[in-house]
Amino acid sequence: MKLAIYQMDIIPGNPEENRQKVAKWINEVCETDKPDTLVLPEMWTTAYTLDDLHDLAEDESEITLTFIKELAKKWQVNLVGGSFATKENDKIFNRAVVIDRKGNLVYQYDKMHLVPMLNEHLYLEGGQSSAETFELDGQKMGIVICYDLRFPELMRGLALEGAQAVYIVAEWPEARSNHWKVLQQARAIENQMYIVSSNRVGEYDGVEFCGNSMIVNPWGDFIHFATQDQEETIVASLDLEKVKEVRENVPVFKSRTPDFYKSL
Ligand SMILES: NC(=O)CCC(=O)C(=O)O
Repeated sequence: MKLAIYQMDIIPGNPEENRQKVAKWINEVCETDKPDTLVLPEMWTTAYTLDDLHDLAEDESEITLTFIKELAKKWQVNLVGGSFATKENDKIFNRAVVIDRKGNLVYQYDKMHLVPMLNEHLYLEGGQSSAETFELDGQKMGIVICYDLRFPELMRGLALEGAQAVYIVAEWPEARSNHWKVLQQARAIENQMYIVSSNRVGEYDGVEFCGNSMIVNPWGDFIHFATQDQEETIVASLDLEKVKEVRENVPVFKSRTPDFYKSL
């Protein structure tokens, strides 16, 4: 599976301009690199303009979802469509979406863990159901959003359901960039799967974001690692056979003793 990851700088509070940026990127990358799957970052239509989300968040089937579905259909490409603020029954969710090559929504996920350091909980509603796996081109995968990376239980659940790769869409600040790197490597090693992330660059409201979008393989090697401060595209292929190989070499899943673990 050939991926293209967009490490994007997001224009605060301007969904229309961000959509145009994303359309330009998708058109260019699909024309030159012909990827199977595209990956966008967290909250890419608005950035963390939390005070304005009541006006900027979209109803469920509104412009952005329709827009990216059309682009996926046009280029016959899968789209791990990052996340954007979505309104449902007057509540706002940080919602990630996954679209297939035909433009169908195959999966959506509302961020479960809201970030106290960014006051997300004052503006957003946390998702009420765990992340599940989905299939793209017949391969099982998962997606989580930014702060979710800190919760190993969530990703272990995806691995146990058969995910071979998990996407992380993010706006991760520079102040904690070492956690961003080490936690992704840990999640890849402990679950013996690919971790693929798209983080934003740039700054908003005094917060600098750390880029470093990456692909970590199931052995924990950083096979792609983007810059910290530049918009960038990572184009790379995942060798999913590697998941099987690593799980055979170090059979962690066979050695588990879940009957003795505390369920917290
Ligand atoms: N957007 C986020 O979820 C940021 C998470 C973060 O800052 C952290 O976990 O640290």
